[in-house]
Amino acid sequence: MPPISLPALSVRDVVKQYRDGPLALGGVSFDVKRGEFFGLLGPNGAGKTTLISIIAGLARATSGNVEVMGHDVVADPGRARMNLGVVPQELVFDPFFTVRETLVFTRGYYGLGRRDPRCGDDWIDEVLHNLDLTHKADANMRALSGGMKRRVLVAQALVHRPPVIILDEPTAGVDVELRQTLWKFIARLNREGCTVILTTHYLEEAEQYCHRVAMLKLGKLVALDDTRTLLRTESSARLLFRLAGAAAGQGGIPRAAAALPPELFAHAEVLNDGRIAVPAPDAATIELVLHRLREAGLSADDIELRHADLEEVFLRLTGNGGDSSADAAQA
Ligand SMILES: Nc1ncnc2c1ncn2[C@@H]1O[C@H](COP(=O)(O)OP(=O)(O)OP(=O)(O)O)[C@@H](O)[C@H]1O
Repeated sequence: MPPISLPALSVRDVVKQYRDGPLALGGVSFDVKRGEFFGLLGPNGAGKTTLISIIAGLARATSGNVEVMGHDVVADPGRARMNLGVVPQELVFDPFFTVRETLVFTRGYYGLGRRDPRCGDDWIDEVLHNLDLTHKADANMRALSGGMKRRVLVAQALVHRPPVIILDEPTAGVDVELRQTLWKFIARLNREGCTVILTTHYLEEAEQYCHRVAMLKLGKLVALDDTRTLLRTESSARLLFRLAGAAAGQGGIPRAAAALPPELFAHAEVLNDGRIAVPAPDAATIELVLHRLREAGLSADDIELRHADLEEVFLRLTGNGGDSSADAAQA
């Protein structure tokens, strides 16, 4: 029999009811495959941090199970923790240690010595180098800038060389240089087999890096799919075109409106560049639009089929137009 490949992370029917608080997770289930780059997205209050805390063993689920590399986070917390590195949102550190001391101390927390092949001094040096921290190795934590402290937080999560990494909004408020350094390193670790789970309010980062994306809303999964599939959800595609010749400009728009099926034009939009965008859920609709325009004596230029970006899909699925995550995504 072929060996059964357990998922890197298994979340099964997880419910979290805070005492005197909301139902933060209302029965969430999904698996993250080994080696995946997985996005966990959702507007503020969706339950992402609650779920990460449960995965990290920092909070208890009211019911349900979580396993990291096959180890139950409640029944076998030591092994589960050993297989997991979490980069938290908040900067917490001991101001009296240097950067290197901080990392050595964290390594000790996992019961690992200097010569452990997974995370000896060589690995600490490699992590420092890849996060551009080598020149700060002997600096005191309290003397570091916010961006440098964030790098140390990432280094701490990697110090025991875990096969699964969770990054909880790692780039919130950090500069472009750190983002690039961080993504280069994380992408490399992922190429080398590390499973990466990312929450971010920068949806273009999720779009660029995540193989699959789960979207949470009010403690429920509202989407779980390949990023490409989500982006190519047929109903989200739009046909963009410009009216050519005499019909170009505002005067042509009523003529296009008269030519096109009313249910399509009801969802049409005139873009800043003057092009008209209409929903294009399938090839037949595209043909119909072009055919009707021709019939009305109109010709179309600058034709483009545009699929939604992750931000549009996110807003459609989470229905959270005023949410700050969407604001951040637009920034
Ligand atoms: N310790 C707590 N006690 C009571 N309620 C809590 C606690 N922590 C979170 N909540 C509530 O649980 C819900 C989910 O919150 P959570 O922080 O997990 O969401 P989130 O998706 O991480 O949001 P954000 O993007 O703002 O970080 C929210 O309604 C929140 O107010």
